[in-house]
Amino acid sequence: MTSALTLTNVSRQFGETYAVDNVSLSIEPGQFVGVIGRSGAGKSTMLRLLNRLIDPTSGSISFGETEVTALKGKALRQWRRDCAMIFQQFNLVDRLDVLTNVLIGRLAEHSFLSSMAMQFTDEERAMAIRALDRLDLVPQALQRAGTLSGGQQQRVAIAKALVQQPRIMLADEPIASLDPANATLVMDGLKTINREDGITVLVNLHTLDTARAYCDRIIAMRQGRVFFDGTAAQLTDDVVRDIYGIEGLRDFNAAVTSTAVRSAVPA
Ligand SMILES: Nc1ncnc2c1ncn2[C@@H]1O[C@H](COP(=O)(O)OP(=O)(O)OP(=O)(O)O)[C@@H](O)[C@H]1O
Repeated sequence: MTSALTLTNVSRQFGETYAVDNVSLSIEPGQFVGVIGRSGAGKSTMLRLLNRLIDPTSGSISFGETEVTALKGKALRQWRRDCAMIFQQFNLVDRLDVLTNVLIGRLAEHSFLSSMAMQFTDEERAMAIRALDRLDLVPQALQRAGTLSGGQQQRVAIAKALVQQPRIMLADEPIASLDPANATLVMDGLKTINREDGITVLVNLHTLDTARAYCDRIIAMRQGRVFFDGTAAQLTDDVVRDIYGIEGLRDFNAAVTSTAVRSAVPA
């Protein structure tokens, strides 16, 4: 089933601050969407609203016929499985091996007792190995996660998200702490999954070059609002200046110089 993810007049306030301010947009299945904007623009809050880590103050989020904002209990847990989340800090258990970390992505499917015992089926192990293989990590399967490079750990996090069999993958600044070579591998991994599995990807990015190279659609946020929504080609220098402001553009250029992913996406 193909369903669009739709936000209608979604706002989220923290005290006096509108972190997300009256956002309406629709994301078609299979899109690779980059969310950009200055620090504090509301990018993380928007992603967290989508998988219901936090609730909107007002407005509605739907996925096809499902009213996401109304989900409770089992249906909410199912939504969180449909909507996998990847964080900048990887969120792995350092002392456990890579394979077990990936299998943790299956725990939501288990009863309380079998999840406590970390009992996985052969089929789940095969699924985890396949996910690692897609991210070129089979040789590291039995290595402790904490001994891997940052880029490898982020690819393990993607494999862990993949075994959840999600329909949407949300990535909150997944490459912000990686060097350019590792950032490229992580973005390539997300792009492959998007293309081959048709999983919708929404990724918050600090580097404009990366957004331009990988995303079908770029959404720029400014002070909680959608300031720009279009293709990389439509994102002109003037629009970029307006998104980041003169002061922000200076910071932004410094960040680009130190961490940009410059390679183009393979055809
Ligand atoms: N839990 C919270 N409590 C209070 N204020 C918050 C909370 N989360 C976010 N905010 C505020 O909401 C605004 C948007 O924050 P958000 O983290 O979504 O921005 P961002 O664009 O992701 O920034 P960054 O790129 O620095 O991660 C900021 O002003 C922030 O201080």
